Amino acid sequence: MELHVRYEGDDDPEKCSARKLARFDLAELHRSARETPPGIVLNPFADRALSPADADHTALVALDCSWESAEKTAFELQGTPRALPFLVAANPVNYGQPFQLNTVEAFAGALCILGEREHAERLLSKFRWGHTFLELNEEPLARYAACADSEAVVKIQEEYLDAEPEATPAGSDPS
Ligand SMILES: C[S@@+](CC[C@H](N)C(=O)[O-])C[C@H]1O[C@@H](n2cnc3c(N)ncnc32)[C@H](O)[C@@H]1O
Repeated sequence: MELHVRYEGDDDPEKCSARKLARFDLAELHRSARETPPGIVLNPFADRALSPADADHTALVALDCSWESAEKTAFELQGTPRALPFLVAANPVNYGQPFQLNTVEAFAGALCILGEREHAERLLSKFRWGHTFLELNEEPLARYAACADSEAVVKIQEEYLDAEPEATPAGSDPS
């Protein structure tokens, strides 16, 4: 699976996981939406959750920007938008937060759901806390990866949301 990043560059470059992936040739950064190739666009506002039914795609695309600038319109990139289901961040900035993953966590979670766990482990091995992401999310990732489609993923996600009522999928309307 190819990994592409629409790189906004408004977040702390020292902590930026996308820049680190690019340094190791594990992802390609693109400075504009036009230059970013199409693929599954990892978009927290998407109506549909990622599932193994999406595994026929050949590229994943993330938007690396600060969460402050991660508005709906910023995700208008070529391709197929998909939200990640309930997963918990392990990175030091957002540790323990559901849904607010950083770029490497979003790629790794997506790859696990799409059946490419080794690729996910390769990415996370570059981060001190990387293995913790897989440990924290081991059960949901295994269950999502065994689903047939997006509806089944969302059904499983509901179990985790019921156990953690404060957690709402990014972009969902709380009213
Ligand atoms: C907002 S950026 C923050 C990146 C951070 N600066 C870093 O160093 O990695 C994280 C990106 O990961 C993807 N992502 C994170 N959580 C997601 C979710 N719940 N659903 C879909 N994509 C998600 C999106 O592409 C999002 O824009």
